Amino acid sequence: MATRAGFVALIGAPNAGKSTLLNSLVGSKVSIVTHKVQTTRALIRGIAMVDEAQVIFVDTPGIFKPRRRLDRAMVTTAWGGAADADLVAFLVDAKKGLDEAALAVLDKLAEVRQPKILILNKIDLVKRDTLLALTAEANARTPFEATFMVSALDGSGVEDVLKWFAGKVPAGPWMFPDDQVSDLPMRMLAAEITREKVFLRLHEELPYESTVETELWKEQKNGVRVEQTIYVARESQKAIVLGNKGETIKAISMAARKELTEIVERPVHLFLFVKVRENWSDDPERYREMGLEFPKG
Ligand SMILES: Nc1nc2c(ncn2[C@@H]2O[C@H](COP(=O)(O)OP(=O)(O)OP(=O)(O)O)[C@@H](O)[C@H]2O)c(=O)[nH]1
Repeated sequence: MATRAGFVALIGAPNAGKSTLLNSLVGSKVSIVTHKVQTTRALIRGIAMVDEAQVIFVDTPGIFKPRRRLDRAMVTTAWGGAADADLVAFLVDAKKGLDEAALAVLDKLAEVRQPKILILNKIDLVKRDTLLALTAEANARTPFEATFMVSALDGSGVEDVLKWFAGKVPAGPWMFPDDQVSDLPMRMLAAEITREKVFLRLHEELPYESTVETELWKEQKNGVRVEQTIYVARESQKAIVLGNKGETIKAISMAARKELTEIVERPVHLFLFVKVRENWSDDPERYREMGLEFPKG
């Protein structure tokens, strides 16, 4: 089978309907609960399987004042809707039209080299003439490869968008095994939660480069067993994360477990490990930087 797989960055002003559209695109089963932290690089929000194509939707990090090399890289990618993404979709609330915030994004989008599409959302609320005028106005500022009109709320037009993505993502192996796709949102979410707890406790002492990966997410009779690794850049940082007699990592673990338990509504058995991974932030391998796991073999 000729498989395809790729990343789609969804960009939109707040309230444009990003979450609603994502749910409609991927189905609620694989949509990740939004859990935004400033430390997010590119957060996978959901994966849609369309025949032989795997379409991975990512959220891009917010803009903040860049200090470190990695921060600068993040901001650079953020506006492009992640330079790493294969496709960029710009979502506009058709009812609101191109207000100041939308125009600002639109002008930045001109610099993005990946194929871009415009999605006008909430078409249930506006007239056709308005949609046509909006399409013309937006494309005059930044040419889009295609323009779609959807109602994320009632689902109309959404399938066409998904099919377009599926046809456009590059040929290549799937990034995630088919049978892991449904677990993946929880793995990612769990990693985000732990990463947040690490930063809440240690943001003064720990450089930005640490990351968290969920190695195991296993449903058991008495709850969920979760194993995660916190990666740091140096031995000295490992000591900081562990803390005196392990008290720091214990506190991180307790806080993360509590939050995760509330979300999954059953007992969570969380096991945290700390490992040193030198120079990982210089590693050009983009998937690792995004906290993605690769299927082995
Ligand atoms: N009428 C109508 N309302 C919609 C549609 N899509 C989304 N909405 C509504 O618009 C509001 C914002 O939708 P969200 O999906 O939360 O928007 P968002 O872009 O994810 O917002 P942020 O999380 O703040 O970025 C919600 O009240 C949705 O119900 C649509 O197609 N039609």
